[in-house]
Amino acid sequence: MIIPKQQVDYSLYLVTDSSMLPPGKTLYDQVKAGLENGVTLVQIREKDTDTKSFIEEGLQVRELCHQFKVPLIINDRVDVALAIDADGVHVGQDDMPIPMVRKLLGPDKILGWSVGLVSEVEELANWGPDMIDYIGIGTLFPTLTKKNQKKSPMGPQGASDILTALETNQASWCKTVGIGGLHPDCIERVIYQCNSSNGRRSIDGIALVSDIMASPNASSSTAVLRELIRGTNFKYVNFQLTPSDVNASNVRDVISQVKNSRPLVHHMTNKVHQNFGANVTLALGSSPIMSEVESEARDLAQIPQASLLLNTGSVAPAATIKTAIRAYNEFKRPIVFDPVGYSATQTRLILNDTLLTFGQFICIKGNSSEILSLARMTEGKMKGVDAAGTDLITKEYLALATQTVAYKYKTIAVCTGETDFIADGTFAGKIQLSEGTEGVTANDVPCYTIENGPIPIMGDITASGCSLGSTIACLLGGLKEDGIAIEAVVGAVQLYKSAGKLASTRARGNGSFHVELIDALYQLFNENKPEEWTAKVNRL
Ligand SMILES: Nc1ncnc2c1ncn2[C@@H]1O[C@H](COP(=O)(O)OP(=O)(O)OP(=O)(O)O)[C@@H](O)[C@H]1O
Ligand SMILES: Cc1ncsc1CCO
Ligand SMILES: [Mg+2]
Repeated sequence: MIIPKQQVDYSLYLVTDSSMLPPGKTLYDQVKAGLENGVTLVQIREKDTDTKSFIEEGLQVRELCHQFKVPLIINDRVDVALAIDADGVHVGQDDMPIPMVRKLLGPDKILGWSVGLVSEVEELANWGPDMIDYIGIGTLFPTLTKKNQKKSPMGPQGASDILTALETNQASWCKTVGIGGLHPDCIERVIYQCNSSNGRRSIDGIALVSDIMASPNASSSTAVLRELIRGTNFKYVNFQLTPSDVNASNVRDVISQVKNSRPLVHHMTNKVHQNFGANVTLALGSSPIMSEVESEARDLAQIPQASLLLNTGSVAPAATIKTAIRAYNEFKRPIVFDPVGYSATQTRLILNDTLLTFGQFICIKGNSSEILSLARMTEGKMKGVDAAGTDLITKEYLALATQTVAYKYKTIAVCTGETDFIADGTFAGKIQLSEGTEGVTANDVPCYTIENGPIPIMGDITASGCSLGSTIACLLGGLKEDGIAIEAVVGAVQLYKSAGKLASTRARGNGSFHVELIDALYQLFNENKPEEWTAKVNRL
């Protein structure tokens, strides 16, 4: 062992694959460039190499790694690891059984295991601390490196379930790295979103293959990766995620910012909502564009005050939506996600979960049924797109569901109904390996309610929730660099509820309510006197 195994740094774990080397580069070259630029652990994973060459290569790479005091792990081949006195072995679920590997390796070598299921965590916990040293949690995202993928990618939420299982099974000794489809565009989000539900741990490192092995310039590629992992702040929007005690003067300022900047609110939304949402956006001093054209999403995302409302009510092709998510995340513009009818059908569940895995949303808004199912706090699935059967659920329970969604997706979650709930789980964008949220749990996430008494007609017009999404997207889109996200979201929900109350006193039925709601939004927005709004904000 080059260093005692308790001291291993798992933060940047390079796994080799000589089938993807760029022209003129050897496996040795790429590993060397990686080590020189911050790789902390190396695994040789050669599926198609004969034993003799594997051993020759292994000896050379071992020598190289040890110059950098970095341990060398061998994939699968316990015999090769023993023959070259490598520092450890990594095995998958279909390889040699773990107790046998440990017996062959002895107590001091590193033993790693690929894990994708909670039941596998239970198994390793039962073995106790002398068996497994670390697990590779995956597959996180789709990847070309892994052939015959049996399981679908688990995403950050699946990885969080594994981290939670390590805590609940008292296997805290076991280190973790995330693996599968990890690239510079998602590494910060993975570190940000993956943690155990008790807040005590996050992944200890990132394992990857192609960004170093296939890179024509592995030195600079590794340096980029190193910077991302060392980062302390995930800046996915170019305004602030600072916590705030929202008050009327903050909200007035948010609205002034919208008035001054006239944000472009890009709607990818359902057909029922399109015309209504466009008019709500105009009432709020913003410009709507309804577009599901894949090829223009990148252009729109680059407009300075653009925001994206992504509403999955009528289901646009996943590829189109993903292109838009990637662009808005890249250009640090806000995305409001409205997973309409989240679990009503298998199609919606899969699409919404795929998108939640794929991108980082500043706000996730849903009705009570949607939020309860996102939080996995309900039995069964939704009947349609409207909230149903949640009348008997207590406010405490809805608040916790909203906090759970906020915490799980590291977002600002909004749950609508007679009382609206808003929870801020953004943690100011903080990212760090290993430490999780430093013991902060969903329960502790700041939560606000917005109340204005019952306005039954508001829930009985179609797309009223969708247009709250438009309202949130307008206010977020208008924020300047020093603007604060939670103030825009709370302000939007308070404005919308106040306008709903005003409209309900003027409307004669649900037809005129639509019109009155747009007028009331227009009036309250232009007056900009949040201290006089009838909906009240409470911090729980
Ligand atoms: N009983 C109620 N009292 C007060 N406000 C309500 C009531 N029901 C709904 N609302 C308000 O109406 C808006 C829509 O909420 P709802 O929960 O119906 O969303 P939704 O089901 O997503 O709507 P849709 O899918 O039709 O767009 C929210 O702004 C919410 O605050
Ligand atoms: C009625 C309806 N169906 C799909 S989306 C939508 C609008 C309200 O969510
Ligand atoms: Mg509704």
